[in-house]
Amino acid sequence: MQVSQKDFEKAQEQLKHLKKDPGNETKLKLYALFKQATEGPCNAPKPGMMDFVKKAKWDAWNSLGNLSQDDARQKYAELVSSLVSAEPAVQKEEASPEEGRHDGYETIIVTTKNNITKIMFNRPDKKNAINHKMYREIIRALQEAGKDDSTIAVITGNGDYYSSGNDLNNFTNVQPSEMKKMAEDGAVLLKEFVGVFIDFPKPLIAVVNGPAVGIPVTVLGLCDVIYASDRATFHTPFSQLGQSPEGCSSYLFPKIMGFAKANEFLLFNKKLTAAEACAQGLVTEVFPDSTFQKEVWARLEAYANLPKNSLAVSKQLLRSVEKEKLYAVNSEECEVLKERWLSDECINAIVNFFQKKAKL
Ligand SMILES: CCCCCC/C=C/C(=O)SCCNC(=O)CCNC(=O)[C@H](O)C(C)(C)COP(=O)(O)OP(=O)(O)OC[C@H]1O[C@@H](n2cnc3c(N)ncnc32)[C@H](O)[C@@H]1OP(=O)(O)O
Repeated sequence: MQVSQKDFEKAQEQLKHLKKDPGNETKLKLYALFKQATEGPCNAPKPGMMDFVKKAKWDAWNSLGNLSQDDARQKYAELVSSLVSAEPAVQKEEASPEEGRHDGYETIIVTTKNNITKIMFNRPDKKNAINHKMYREIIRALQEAGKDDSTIAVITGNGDYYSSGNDLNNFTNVQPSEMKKMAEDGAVLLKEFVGVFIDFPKPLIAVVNGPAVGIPVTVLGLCDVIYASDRATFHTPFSQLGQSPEGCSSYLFPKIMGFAKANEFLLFNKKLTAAEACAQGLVTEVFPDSTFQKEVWARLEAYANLPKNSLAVSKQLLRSVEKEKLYAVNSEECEVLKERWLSDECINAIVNFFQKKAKL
């Protein structure tokens, strides 16, 4: 059944009013079908490898080969109509702002209640991947939590993931001439981010509600208590990303887990279950997911009623011996990563991630 130009234009209009983001893969499919329908087979020059977004779009269009414009128009209209029918029938009521919620954050939700400041990663559609804005918001939230009248601070994730770590888009849309600056700026931001964990003056509790990847795992060594749901997993895929450890994990994880286990984790990308992470000392306790939030928050509220200053000075005693060492390790890890981010090993790994995403 041929799709008229009018129906094709109607589909384009409907697309503009979609409420739910269809995701990168679908957007690439729509882009490719639109180009094929309006311009025919891909006739653009192939972008450079470094220009990940343009390359992914070119690949998507080029992969349609000689699909006719009429067929492309029809597939486009069918895809849009499937997205429209998948839209939520009624837009969910905006959740009423949580009691004690702090304004001025977009990628995290910060609340202070019952002497607890909770920092919740809030990019669930992206598995709480940490983009530059989120690094800066977490830094600010921790700096403020360190000075507010809470007794303890908690970090957790919204949705099914704790966090999938560094947002790999942080490396995209970078012109070749800007790569060195990207790496330098990234190292400065990372050093500040890890530094705020090193310096945090109150008990910092990680409530690991789901899978955790990369930097949210490595900074667990700088947290004081780590409670995990039994559906959480812990993964530091640094070598497969052509990168290297951060978060002071290159120093703390061998101390926590022993070299043999830390090497398997940090060098060879071994993913740990919550039970394994607990057995290796990275996690304090694991709870059944069905009762995780209830059990953990009951404990945290009890902890938050303890004498605030006693907790702060005791944490200081526990951490001060290593502080200078941690600053030095953080600096060294950031220096090494600056070089890693410019390496072919890392660039190829990031390109592969996005090319896998772009496969039609
Ligand atoms: C200032 C710089 C500081 C750098 C510090 C150094 C830090 C290092 C690290 O943290 S290394 C670890 C980096 N993280 C990853 O490599 C994980 C990448 N993501 C994945 O492998 C997968 O997404 C997954 C296994 C986490 C989840 O897979 P799945 O369940 O199949 O979900 P999707 O892949 O469909 O994810 C949904 C949606 O989210 C996007 N997304 C998820 N994680 C990331 C990420 N880390 N970076 C960018 N985007 C991510 C994914 O692309 C999907 O988006 P879409 O719906 O397609 O638009």
